[in-house]
Amino acid sequence: MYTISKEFRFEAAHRLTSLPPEHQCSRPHGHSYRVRVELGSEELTGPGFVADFGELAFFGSYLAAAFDHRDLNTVLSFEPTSERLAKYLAGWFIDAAPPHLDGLLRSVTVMETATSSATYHVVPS
Ligand SMILES: Nc1nc2c(c(=O)[nH]1)N=C([C@H](O)[C@H](O)COP(=O)(O)OP(=O)(O)OP(=O)(O)O)CN2
Ligand SMILES: [Zn+2]
Repeated sequence: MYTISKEFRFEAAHRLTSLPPEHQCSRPHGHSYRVRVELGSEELTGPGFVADFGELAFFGSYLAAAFDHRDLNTVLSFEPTSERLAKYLAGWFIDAAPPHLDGLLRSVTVMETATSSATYHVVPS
């Protein structure tokens, strides 16, 4: 199995409203979010690619348009934890990816800080 990954960034605000008020993350605050998508395949195409990194630009464009310099609590309909965001983004990627990338997504990782991340793993179909 070959895997490739590409990382994207956006800046956004959020707060975790389910947390008690004394928790620091219940207050509005911001992160320089990083999102890494991982694709995997047993076979290579073209010059020896799982997929051309450049073909993942659609995902970066979506992140920029949907989330950059926005309040995640207003643009998402769920509590914006890293875990929930990672699963949501995996679903979006699978729905929006061009046909030749179908079935290649393996995981999406959302990194809120330099040391904190959550990964949603896609079960290959
Ligand atoms: N499992 C999760 N735990 C926490 C999440 C999350 O999405 N999933 N989110 C938060 C907050 O959003 C917080 O902003 C990030 O948490 P944390 O890593 O604790 O942030 P710090 O800047 O305080 O990190 P340090 O490295 O300890 O300075 C909380 N938990
Ligand atoms: Zn946070």
